[in-house]
Amino acid sequence: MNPNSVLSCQSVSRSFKLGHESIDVLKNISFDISAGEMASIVGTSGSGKTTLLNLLAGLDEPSQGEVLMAGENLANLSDKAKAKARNKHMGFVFQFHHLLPEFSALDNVLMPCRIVGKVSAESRQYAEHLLSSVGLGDRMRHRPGELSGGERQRVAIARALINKPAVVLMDEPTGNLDEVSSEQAQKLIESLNEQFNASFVIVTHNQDWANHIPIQFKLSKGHLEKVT
Ligand SMILES: Nc1ncnc2c1ncn2[C@@H]1O[C@H](COP(=O)(O)OP(=O)(O)OP(=O)(O)O)[C@@H](O)[C@H]1O
Repeated sequence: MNPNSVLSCQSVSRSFKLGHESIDVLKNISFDISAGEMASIVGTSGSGKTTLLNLLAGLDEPSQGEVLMAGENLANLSDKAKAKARNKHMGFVFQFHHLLPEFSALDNVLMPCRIVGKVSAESRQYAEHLLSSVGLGDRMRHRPGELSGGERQRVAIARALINKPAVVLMDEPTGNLDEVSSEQAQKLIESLNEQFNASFVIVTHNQDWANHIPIQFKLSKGHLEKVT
């Protein structure tokens, strides 16, 4: 394994049993993501992208092989330890941002801190810094319903970075946005990758964007191919 690896899949397979039948969705997948790297995963609908992200997040377990988060084999951790490791090392952004409607943008960004304990003045300051970095310095007190779709997605991106994760996993982060907001979000994600030195693994249907991302993987027929 690469010593700089923050996220690693080693010979990972995932099958689902349906009655007597077994569906082999992921077959013998291996890759490493190092600190600060940015990777995209493309693949047709049903190729197993979400299944792979769930394994990387420790939300599901491989049928064979290992997933290592910051060098730790997730299979060796209890559910509680896994949740703790996830909160410490990972951030998540989904197509539908899952912001809490009754809380301000600032409080939504602070939610991962609140889950593990008290919110310090330092965390609050960092959340304000993140919101400014995503261009929402003047929208911190707005609730999700008072923000545009693109702005809500930027709050979700700031929230994913609050615990200074080693890796941010994104599932179709721009899938729900119009072309202009989508391009803005892509540029923003690329600049945050440089600014915060977090690694990003991005599942996207947007081939043009995937072509811009330094590492590109393609999932097809259960296999992961490194395109660039
Ligand atoms: N819990 C499960 N039980 C049985 N089959 C499953 C399960 N989860 C996923 N699958 C199957 O695995 C395949 C891959 O699903 P997955 O959601 O990972 O695809 P995807 O590439 O994310 O698709 P999309 O782009 O449409 O979201 C599908 O054929 C799906 O039916």
